[in-house]
Amino acid sequence: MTASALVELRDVVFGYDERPVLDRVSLHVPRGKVTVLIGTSGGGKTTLLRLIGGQLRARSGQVLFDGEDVGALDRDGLYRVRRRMGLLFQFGALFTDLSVYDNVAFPLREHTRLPEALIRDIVLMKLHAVGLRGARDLMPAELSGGMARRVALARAIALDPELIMYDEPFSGLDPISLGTAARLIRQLNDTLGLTSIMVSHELESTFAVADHIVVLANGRVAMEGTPDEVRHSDDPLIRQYVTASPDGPVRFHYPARPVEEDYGPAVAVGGGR
Ligand SMILES: Nc1ncnc2c1ncn2[C@@H]1O[C@H](COP(=O)(O)OP(=O)(O)OP(=O)(O)O)[C@@H](O)[C@H]1O
Repeated sequence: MTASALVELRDVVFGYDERPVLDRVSLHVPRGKVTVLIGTSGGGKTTLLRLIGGQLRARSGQVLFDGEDVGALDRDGLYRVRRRMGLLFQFGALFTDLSVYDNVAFPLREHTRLPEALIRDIVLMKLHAVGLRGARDLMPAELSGGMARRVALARAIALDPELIMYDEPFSGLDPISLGTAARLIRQLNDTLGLTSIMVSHELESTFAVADHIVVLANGRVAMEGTPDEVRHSDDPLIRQYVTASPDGPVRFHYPARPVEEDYGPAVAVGGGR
């Protein structure tokens, strides 16, 4: 294990069925840094986060979190490791019937036996970190999309995780909120001493705040490097992705049976409807 890596994948193979989604994937997530995972849609980025979180287990290979093989842990071990991770899947997902305050307090009440006075201090501190201390009494329905994401973020950091994983934190945000959210992720990473992994299609905003980029394509790691290295790569596959070109080595089609098998031979010769 690289000393500076908090998470490391070694030759990980995973598929939901016989079709492999990840095919001998090896990568590392440097401690204290912001790592961005990019790649084609359906390329296995969310799957990879779920493997790190221990919700899925690799068919072969290892997923190491701080040196421990997540896939080999029993229930107690997994619980212990998960306590050290914050997961933010597609942001949002607040409890709609709880106030902002109670949403952030929820994991503290659920997982700790801290007295309410201390919970209050922690909740206000986390809300302050995302700029929403003043919004504590609002209900989720009263928040803008960007605010709701920040509350979800405050909730994700309530238990002081070491690793925080974001799955497409920017989807649906306007460009200004998007820039703010990206900077907030960076700022929290640095001020709270976190390690962050973010899956995103927003190359521009994420490249601006990332230290480390992993490009996933066709089930493999196509490249790991700094934003500059990825941006200036000569590799046709990386170039295709970075310039968002539809033609190149990245497959557009989800694997399918031949066209004529689905529509009959008429289509194959161009005569079908
Ligand atoms: N629960 C599941 N059961 C079966 N197949 C799944 C399941 N979840 C995902 N897949 C398939 O696994 C592949 C990888 O999905 P995943 O969500 O990890 O990709 P992704 O890179 O996060 O995609 P996107 O960028 O579009 O969100 C896809 O082909 C998807 O259809």
